[in-house]
Amino acid sequence: MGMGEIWGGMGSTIATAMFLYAMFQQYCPAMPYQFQMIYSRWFANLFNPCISISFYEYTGERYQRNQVYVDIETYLTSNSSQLARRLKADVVDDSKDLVLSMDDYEEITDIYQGVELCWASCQTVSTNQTISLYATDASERRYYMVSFHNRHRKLVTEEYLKHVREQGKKMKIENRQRKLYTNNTAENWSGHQSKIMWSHVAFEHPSTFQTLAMDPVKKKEIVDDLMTFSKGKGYYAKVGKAWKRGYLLYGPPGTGKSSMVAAMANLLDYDVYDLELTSVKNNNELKKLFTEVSNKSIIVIEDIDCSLDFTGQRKEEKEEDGNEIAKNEENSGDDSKVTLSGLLNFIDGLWSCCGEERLIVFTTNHVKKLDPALIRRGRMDKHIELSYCCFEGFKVLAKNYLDLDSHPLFETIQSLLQKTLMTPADVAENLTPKIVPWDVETCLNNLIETLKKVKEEERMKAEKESKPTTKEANTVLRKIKKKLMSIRHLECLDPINLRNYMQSRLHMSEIILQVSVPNDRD
Ligand SMILES: Nc1ncnc2c1ncn2[C@@H]1O[C@H](COP(=O)(O)OP(=O)(O)OP(=O)(O)O)[C@@H](O)[C@H]1O
Ligand SMILES: [Mg+2]
Repeated sequence: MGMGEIWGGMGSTIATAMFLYAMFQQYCPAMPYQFQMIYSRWFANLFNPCISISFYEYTGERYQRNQVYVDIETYLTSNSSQLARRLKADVVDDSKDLVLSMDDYEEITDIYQGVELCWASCQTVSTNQTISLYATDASERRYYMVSFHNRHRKLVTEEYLKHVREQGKKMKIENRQRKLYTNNTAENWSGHQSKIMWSHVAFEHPSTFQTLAMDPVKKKEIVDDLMTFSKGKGYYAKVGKAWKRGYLLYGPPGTGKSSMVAAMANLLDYDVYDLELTSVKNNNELKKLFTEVSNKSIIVIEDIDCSLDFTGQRKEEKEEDGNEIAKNEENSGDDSKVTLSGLLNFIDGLWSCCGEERLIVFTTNHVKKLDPALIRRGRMDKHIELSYCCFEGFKVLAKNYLDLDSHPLFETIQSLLQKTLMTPADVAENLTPKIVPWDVETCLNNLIETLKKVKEEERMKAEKESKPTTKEANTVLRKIKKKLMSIRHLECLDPINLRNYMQSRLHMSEIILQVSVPNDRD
């Protein structure tokens, strides 16, 4: 049937209906108002059985985007790039790729369970000239409108819209550009908006657990622990604990603590909040910062021992009196400082449960300096030591840097690594090619040479430390002379007895005795 015939048929149907409606009204003028309404709706439905629902970008007084609108936008973005003919491209804050979405006043048709749904991207433009404080111009209100046949009303309202939102949320997480945040000083906050409290850049650190050089058994244990945590929503709710976990990473500089934080974020697909405690003035500011941290994130405090006064001095104070820390903080009258109790409150106090699925990571080079209260289990649930490079770690680095699984020189490197302390950072640096073109032998030999040099330096250092200096030897000699003067019965001791006597009484080493005790009594 051609279009002309369809329009012709529809025209005669409309004319008949209008005629019937006019007759009906003429002969039944006294029909109650409700009946009139029902019949007029019936007539309207007969010719326009279409229902439409609108979803506005901003609703009421809210200055945040309507979440339903955002979900629909994400859902339509994936469909519209294939179906719409007019698209607009944008770099969206949260997305890692360029986002293509339907242009204004464009329409696409989505199909769900065989039902056609027509989506349109619309705008109302008000003629009122208003000045808006909100993120969007109040005179332009954007919205999406979905239209469908009345007979699918139930399917759409009960199933389809739910499906759209779920898919939109899922796509958003998949396309999300993860971020690395750092806290701003309070002077730069304005209106307590999270965007001002934390600045961010895109988080694109390449470190993963595959590229981390460490003992493979330990590595697997950490990965298992993290995966169990990320799937533990139900478990944490059941045991009545906030869904968070603390990690303490400690070890010498260059052993991979920061690299591990990045690997954790990449494994779990979390954002990273690098909290610089020295720019937080007091506990109140800290509270505000914590409450603005999003879920699925890692809060990391690097070099916690250098951050604030959480270290040895406090430890001693606490050891003398269990309540000392709280007392000191209360009495100091100085509310312009972040205190240990303030920090602990966010780690496992009442405030720790605002937000979920969060890791709190502390890194330090000096674990012994830290206050035990800060790192006890339950606060820092897992303590991970990152140490000098072992042979297994070297193999990971050889694979990363030289794409090498094995080589005859590996054996030499293995035996040298057993006797030498070298950080993964130093091993990595020695493996890095320095000239073009490069070859693996040169890189491995570089490492071997450096390892030998370090080993020799360590040997010389140890030797030097074991020998007393001239000054030390003279001091000891003076002490011995003084002691000898006071020993009355010295004459009756032969040299061997004298040596034993001095060893037991003076606790002096064999070397010193050799220096200071003559072979004969003269
Ligand atoms: N375990 C490791 N596995 C792989 N690479 C490592 C490892 N440790 C260090 N590196 C390399 O050395 C560099 C420095 O490492 P990283 O910053 O993670 O050390 P760190 O322990 O955090 O040091 P610091 O205590 O000084 O902060 C990294 O960029 C990485 O290339
Ligand atoms: Mg570091």
